[in-house]
Amino acid sequence: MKYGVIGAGAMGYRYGVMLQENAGVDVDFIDTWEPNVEKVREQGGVSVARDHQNRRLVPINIYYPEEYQGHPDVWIIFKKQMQLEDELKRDAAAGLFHDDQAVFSAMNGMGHFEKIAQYFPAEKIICGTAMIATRLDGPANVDFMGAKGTEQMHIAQYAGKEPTPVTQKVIADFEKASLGPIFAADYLGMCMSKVVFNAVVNTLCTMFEVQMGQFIEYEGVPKMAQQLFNEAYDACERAGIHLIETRQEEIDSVTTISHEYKYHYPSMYQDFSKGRPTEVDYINGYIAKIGRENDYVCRTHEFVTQQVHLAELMRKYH
Ligand SMILES: NC(=O)C1=CN([C@@H]2O[C@H](COP(=O)(O)OP(=O)(O)OC[C@H]3O[C@@H](n4cnc5c(N)ncnc54)[C@H](OP(=O)(O)O)[C@@H]3O)[C@@H](O)[C@H]2O)C=CC1
Ligand SMILES: CC(C)(CO)C(=O)C(=O)O
Repeated sequence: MKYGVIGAGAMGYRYGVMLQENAGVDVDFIDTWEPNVEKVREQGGVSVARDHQNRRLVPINIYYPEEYQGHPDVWIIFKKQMQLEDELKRDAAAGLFHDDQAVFSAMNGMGHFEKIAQYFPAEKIICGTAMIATRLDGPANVDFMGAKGTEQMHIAQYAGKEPTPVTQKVIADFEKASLGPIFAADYLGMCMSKVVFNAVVNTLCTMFEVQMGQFIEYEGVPKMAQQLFNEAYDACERAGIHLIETRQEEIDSVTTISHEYKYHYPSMYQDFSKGRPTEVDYINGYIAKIGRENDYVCRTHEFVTQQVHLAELMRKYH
């Protein structure tokens, strides 16, 4: 199958390069960030390292939406939540989307699949979550975090519980690419399991401006995580959402994943440090919203959401 990656940022490059190199499939990249597209063209590809080692140049095909004439079988979308609406509008206006195409996304937070569903039928939408860490250190410059083979992700149908024939092919390609796909029957429980993880790790690392390996040095992290997970699980249970991991599994994974990706600045920090808005409203803010809708106040998530917004505003004094 042929893939088109929309959003040649950290994760877009990660999926596209691993598919191209390990699964041997055709991949085209679409991006709107000019310094990024121009840098790829100037240096002849994207510069890729793993855990700061073995930096090399990987030749890729990259296009602005308006230039693109190709017709991939599956789009892979990795934009930030705040960018998605405008991106989809621009891509649709450029004539990129066709009735026979499927679309996959493993963005963090919640709200993206509803936006994607304005352009694709529900049965063609493939949902994902990625416990895969990638740094975008500059235009056309990425660092894949974690040793080879540590990549883990989940995949589910937006509509229905069984993988469609296209999803089965996507899973096979992702397996060959070493992205570590696991099928989940319920997309909502799958996505919320990742949202609650990000609501701890991304948010706290961002507020203290640290890498995951530095964050996990503090012995109080499991207790802080437990408090945030308990609130999030209580809100989800009231909303009838059944997460695919238990509370204890989530608490334990904060420790194991933070050690595994010790050099990683979570994607929220990558925005924060570049003076961009963060995805906190789609992560902690989304958990708090589910709580309020179900007569349950997630006090810590509401507070933490405000703290991140305060920190965003205070950047102007630093
Ligand atoms: N990075 C990670 O490890 C992980 C990220 N995710 C999720 O995947 C989604 C995509 O994230 P990610 O790949 O990290 O996003 P990136 O920020 O790396 O890339 C997304 C887009 O942001 C713009 N951009 C990025 N950096 C800059 C910059 N310095 N200046 C101007 N524009 C910039 C570009 O688009 P444009 O020109 O349109 O602005 C780019 O295509 C998010 O939902 C994230 O939460 C999920 C798992 C892991
Ligand atoms: C890699 C991981 C899992 C870290 O929380 C992530 O989702 C991110 O950086 O956004």
